[in-house]
Amino acid sequence: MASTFLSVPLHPSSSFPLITCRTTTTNFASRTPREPPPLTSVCQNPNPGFTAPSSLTCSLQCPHFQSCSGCTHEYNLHHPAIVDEATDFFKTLGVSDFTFDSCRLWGWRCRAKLAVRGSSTEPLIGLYQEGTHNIADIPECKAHHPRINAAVELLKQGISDLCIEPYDEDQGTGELRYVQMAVTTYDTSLPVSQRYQNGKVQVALVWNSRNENSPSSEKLNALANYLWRNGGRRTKINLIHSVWANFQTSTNNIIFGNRWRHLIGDAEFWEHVGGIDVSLAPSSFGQANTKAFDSLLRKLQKYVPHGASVVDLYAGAGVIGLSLAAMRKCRLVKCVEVNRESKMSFGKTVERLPASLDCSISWHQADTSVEPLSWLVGSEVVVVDPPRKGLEPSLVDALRTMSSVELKSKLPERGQR
Ligand SMILES: C[S@@+](CC[C@H](N)C(=O)[O-])C[C@H]1O[C@@H](n2cnc3c(N)ncnc32)[C@H](O)[C@@H]1O
Repeated sequence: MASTFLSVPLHPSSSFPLITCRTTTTNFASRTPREPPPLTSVCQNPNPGFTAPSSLTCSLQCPHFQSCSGCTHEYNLHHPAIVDEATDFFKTLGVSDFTFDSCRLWGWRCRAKLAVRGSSTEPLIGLYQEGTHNIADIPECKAHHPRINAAVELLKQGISDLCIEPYDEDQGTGELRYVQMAVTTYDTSLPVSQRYQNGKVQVALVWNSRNENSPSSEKLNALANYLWRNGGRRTKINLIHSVWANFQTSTNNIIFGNRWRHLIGDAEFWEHVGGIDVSLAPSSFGQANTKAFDSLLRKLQKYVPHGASVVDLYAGAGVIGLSLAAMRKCRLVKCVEVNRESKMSFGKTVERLPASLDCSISWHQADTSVEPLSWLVGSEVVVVDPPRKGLEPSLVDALRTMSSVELKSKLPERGQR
């Protein structure tokens, strides 16, 4: 996961600070699925007498590290070298309280998009090897929430039992192209201490057909039913939250097509981060590291003055903006996002905000790089959380034009936060 937030109290004719936080590290028997191993985290001992972990105790110890492109750090997960670089960088901008919270070092990834290749008898589910189109099968991924690995194992079993053909990129043939697994850790029927480890997985199957009326749809439904029968609500493992289908026939690298169908299980998927309940449809962007995102949001909230007027650019389903709206009692929150699929989740999240909240909240489907100044005008705080490619030059220019000076004088003092 890479998250870049910029929280800028704006002031005409001044230069703005960039606050960047990046958090990475990165046999089902068909009818008796195996419980995933317990989550451990030897580097996160909160006891006061705790001695600093060595780089070896904080090593990834993942059998897939060499072949899989997912993680870039093997050692010193609790303190990657880039943290010092980032700390120094922010000092040069006058930001002296940059902190790094690694949160979980293993089992942190609650959302994964994985390619499905190989054959029905030997399916491979994982990520591309660096610079190739070969798939690294990663059944023991240490970054994944263990329930994702368990769901992948069940899916493989289903592929084999039902003779589902994984996608063949060269030929454009096969049925199952990708799978997105998203874990919700918010189950209020469980004590708080048990919720994370017992997360449930929303499975989105990317199917190689135009829609649900294609001849292969019977197999798609059979696979969804298989996952539900062997991992759904009524099973002991209670692993699968729901199953969705996405239909994609394009030969480009875009994972999802435009057509989505809910197949089985709960249609609504809720998580609790930044102090609010958030709804996330599989078609909307969701942060991969739920715990780190929560911690980041709580930190971000302290930088935003009460009653502020906020614009959240690259907003997805508006989680950052809405969390600020609720926790900082903002006067106005505008969320700007290009993917129209995110709007529905935004709407559901808004419905669960406190009724007493006196905030003008809106969501706009727009490309932030087109006339970006129009979004910035009237906002005291700008939040940006762009995709990995970063901010478009037109937005950078607009931010420079609008820029603020006195970050320090605008930000509340530590004790006041
Ligand atoms: C890293 S995600 C952040 C989403 C959201 N802030 C969150 O935390 O859930 C980046 C988002 O930017 C959106 N996006 C990408 N390019 C965009 C653009 N030019 N204008 C507006 N949104 C864009 C993507 O669809 C995606 O939802």
